Amino acid sequence: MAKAANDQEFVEPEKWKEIDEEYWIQNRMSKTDEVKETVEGIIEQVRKDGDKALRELTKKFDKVDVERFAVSREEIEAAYEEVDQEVVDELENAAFNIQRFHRMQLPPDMWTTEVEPGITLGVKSTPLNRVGCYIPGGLASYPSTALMTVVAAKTAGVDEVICCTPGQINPAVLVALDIAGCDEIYRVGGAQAIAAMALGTESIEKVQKIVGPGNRFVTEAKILLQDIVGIDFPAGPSEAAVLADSSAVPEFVAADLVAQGEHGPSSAFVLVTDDPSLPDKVWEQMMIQLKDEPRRDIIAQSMKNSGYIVAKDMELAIEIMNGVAPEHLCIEVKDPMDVLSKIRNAGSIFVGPYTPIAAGDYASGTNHVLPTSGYATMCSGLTVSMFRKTSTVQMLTKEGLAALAPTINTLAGVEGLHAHANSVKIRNA
Ligand SMILES: NC(=O)c1ccc[n+]([C@@H]2O[C@H](COP(=O)([O-])OP(=O)(O)OC[C@H]3O[C@@H](n4cnc5c(N)ncnc54)[C@H](O)[C@@H]3O)[C@@H](O)[C@H]2O)c1
Ligand SMILES: N[C@H](CO)Cc1c[nH]c[nH+]1
Ligand SMILES: [Zn+2]
Repeated sequence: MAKAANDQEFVEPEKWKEIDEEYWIQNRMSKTDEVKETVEGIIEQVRKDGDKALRELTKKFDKVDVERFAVSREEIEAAYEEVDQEVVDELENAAFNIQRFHRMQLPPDMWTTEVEPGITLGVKSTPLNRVGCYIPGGLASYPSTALMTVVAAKTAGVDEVICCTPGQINPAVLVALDIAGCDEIYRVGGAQAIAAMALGTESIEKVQKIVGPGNRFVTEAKILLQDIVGIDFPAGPSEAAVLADSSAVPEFVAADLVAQGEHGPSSAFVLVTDDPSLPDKVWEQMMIQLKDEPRRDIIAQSMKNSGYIVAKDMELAIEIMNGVAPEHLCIEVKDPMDVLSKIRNAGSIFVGPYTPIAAGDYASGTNHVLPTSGYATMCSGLTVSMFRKTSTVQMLTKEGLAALAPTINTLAGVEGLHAHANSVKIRNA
């Protein structure tokens, strides 16, 4: 047994296991009725008692007495005093990069085109008015998530962006929210924060849409409340997957897997490879790296949800990875562009040995709020378009309407909707 950086004895976790796609999917999709029941109870409490419920639940789960949920300007100014200038500078750099990439995604406010004489069609794009961002804060604090959610929303043009985050808010989170341009900040977390933003309370005015990641309680609350509020997608416990062949560097593979494992005990990671010797090499590296990891106990817990899959060739490995549909996918193979072209399901893709997941987590400018638990089969990560909605636009001349009249008349007749047909006839087109 070796000594760890924090001087506590390092006990090697149980060796990682060979799993299959089915194991991964079952493990990631598994939900307990207990979480659902707890969250249903929290939502009802907030619906009934508003701020009073938020106070009680915050005391119960976060062990904090909150008198006023809204964070004041003075508290934000005080947070700047507590945060190193280097941190402020790097938060600004990260915000710049996120804004740069998200600006590229902005659609025009409107486009129109004459598809045939007298028939002009188009799309008008409008930002939402009021959006709520959830910034997790249980087992770690996330200034980077404050940037990811708020910069994306503000770049999209949302007028009012509010944020909820639990407990004693880390000053770096307050600074990040301020740099990002957040309009209102509330100290409340968990399912109760989601319920407050969806239903509204005395202190928190309700929003049109809630975005942002969180633990199982937060994610369940978003799912349960989506009949009354828009949500982005389920963004739960972090996941990493690496698709590697014999050219991969085991140290790098191990580092990316272990990094996402440190988010929380429900995180998970998987290596899919066509090289049967790689899992042992990666395990060896993980054990070396774990010795110096302050959060290695959490990583050891994540390890229980994790494993490796050996496929007979790269084509099968790719197919398996598409079934895994991970939040983050690293491609570490000889011909990464060929593999990239065959990937259908992944939240964010990191191509080549010098593209660690941490680059997307913090700095490159892509958004780190991503679908987990297999939702990458049907959802995208956070984009500017999620903060906007579109209206289609059409403009016809008399001649344009005349060209469409036979189609309208016939189809209205088939449906027995005479008044529809009449609205064309009356125009003498
Ligand atoms: N997918 C993504 O894009 C993404 C990005 C960043 C972080 N994450 C994930 O977000 C998660 C953050 O989780 P966290 O726990 O650190 O913070 P969190 O803010 O999501 O959850 C903390 C809150 O959970 C509630 N809670 C805790 N135990 C509870 C219980 N027994 N019953 C009811 N409510 C309870 C409390 O109200 C607490 O305020 C991690 O799993 C991390 O991997 C995901
Ligand atoms: N990897 C997380 C998304 O699953 C995002 C994050 C924030 N800080 C570090 N990482
Ligand atoms: Zn991360």
